Amino acid sequence: MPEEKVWSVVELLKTTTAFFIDKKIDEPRLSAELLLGRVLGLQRLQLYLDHERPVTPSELVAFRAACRERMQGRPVQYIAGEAFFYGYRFFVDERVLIPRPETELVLEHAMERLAASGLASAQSPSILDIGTGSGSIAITLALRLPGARLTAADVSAAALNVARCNADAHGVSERITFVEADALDSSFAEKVGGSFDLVISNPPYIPEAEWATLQEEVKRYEPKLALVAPVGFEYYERIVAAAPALLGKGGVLCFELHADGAAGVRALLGSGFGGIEVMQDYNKLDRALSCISA
Ligand SMILES: C[S@@+](CC[C@H](N)C(=O)[O-])C[C@H]1O[C@@H](n2cnc3c(N)ncnc32)[C@H](O)[C@@H]1O
Repeated sequence: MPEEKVWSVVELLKTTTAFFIDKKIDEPRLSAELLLGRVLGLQRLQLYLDHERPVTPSELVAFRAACRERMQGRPVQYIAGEAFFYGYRFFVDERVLIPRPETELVLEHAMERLAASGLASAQSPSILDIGTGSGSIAITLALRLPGARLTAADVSAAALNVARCNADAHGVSERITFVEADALDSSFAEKVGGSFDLVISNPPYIPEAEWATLQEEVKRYEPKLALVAPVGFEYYERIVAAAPALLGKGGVLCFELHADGAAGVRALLGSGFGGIEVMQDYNKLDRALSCISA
């Protein structure tokens, strides 16, 4: 019987990337790297440092199974069980939205506004993350702002379990309080407590009418609860209404926006807020809106 070829890491990455390109799989190179890294227990950088490493037959079997899942459309981050946000690794599965690169810009914008706010507590701020999902925003803020205390709220108990597990992995659990609470409910402010120096949220903002237009992978695998609001503005409306109870004077409110959302959110703010800023993403689309509580 002919012996099966022994693949090296670099050969397998090259061949699999070409195969994914041919099959029109999104993020072909990243998919190959994350899946092989997962199977070999190596970080992506280590794959390149150890590129001549032979892949054993049992590793090859596991890698091929992961590739088949990818071919069926399951997002690579769910197959690999990890996503990277602001350079940090987060465990993810179908209970949570996969953190997006645009959200890194929102987080950065929020940190800049907080630093510029002149709040005496800006070095050790209290922060509320509404709709925390995997915990990517809250945990990254805890890592970037070592003096910060955070509250991370989500209506999904399943998502909160993922967020807690990520907070443990990053060693920031003692500084984050996780709260199961519904941001659309009038008891929300009471449940999460206040007042905060920064309230940040990447809420569900895709109007139900747009759901059908989303990528098939997103619709099949990511939680609809994390993405869709019936009209699109419900979460902004409720969070802005609760803001007086959530934010101290001079506190910063920062939202991720739908690309068409800036004017609508601005209109909700009224006279209770000043210093409104809208920031665009890599594609020159409005992505973050921040303002200061008057
Ligand atoms: C767009 S995802 C954001 C996840 C994460 N913060 C991120 O940026 O990757 C929105 C999150 O809001 C949560 N959510 C949905 N409805 C909610 C509600 N009524 N109250 C609180 N959280 C809610 C979802 O479970 C989901 O985790």
